[in-house]
Amino acid sequence: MQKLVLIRHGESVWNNENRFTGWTDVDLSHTGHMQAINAGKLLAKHGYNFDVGYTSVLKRSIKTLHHILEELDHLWIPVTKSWRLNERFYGALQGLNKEETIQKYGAEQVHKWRRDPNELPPAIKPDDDRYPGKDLRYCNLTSREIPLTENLSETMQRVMPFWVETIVPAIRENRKVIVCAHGNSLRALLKYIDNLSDEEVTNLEIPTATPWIHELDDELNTIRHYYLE
Ligand SMILES: O=C(O)[C@@H](CO)OP(=O)(O)O
Repeated sequence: MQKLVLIRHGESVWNNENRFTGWTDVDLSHTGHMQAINAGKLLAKHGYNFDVGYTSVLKRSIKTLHHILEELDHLWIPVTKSWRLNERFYGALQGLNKEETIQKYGAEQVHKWRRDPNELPPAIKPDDDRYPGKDLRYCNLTSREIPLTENLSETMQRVMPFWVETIVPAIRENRKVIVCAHGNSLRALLKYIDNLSDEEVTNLEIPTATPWIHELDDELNTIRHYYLE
């Protein structure tokens, strides 16, 4: 039996301001930093340690993982950062306040944009300042890989290769793995590895900075999962 630890980043400044974030590289709020430190302390208390860590290329996740590894005195382990673990790209919604968007478009439409795995938020155009192609960290992506908007199914398509080609081989080599990512990239990952239905994934809400333990059998099927307390 292997234990895989998944964790969403701590509260970000835009989580706190209730704004759509996506690939915007927003920092952790003060609360977010404290949540991440506490998550590290909790993992330490339960005797967890890791051989390898994976995170996105967004600072709220990178810093959350850093805090956790610092609390475990494990800053030395290899950490791989990949755009494939980024939050879902929220298109033209990025930066907007969620409550104001509800007032403008209605609660039903906004709920669909947020949680229907097949609903696409409005897209940006490549000349938009939010276009990731203008950001150095994505310079090795093909134009097809750079999103203008994304639904959860598309997020799953880009998270999946990272799971299959990078994380699974590490688990098969018996390495102890922690993945620190985002609400929707983790939902996408879980949809794939636990074969969740659209309805199940729609109802799955992942709290910030709460270690989520997945016990896996030899075939990497989930035997059980639970949040660490
Ligand atoms: O804004 C975002 O990028 C995400 C996560 O904070 O929000 P939502 O819960 O709407 O998917």
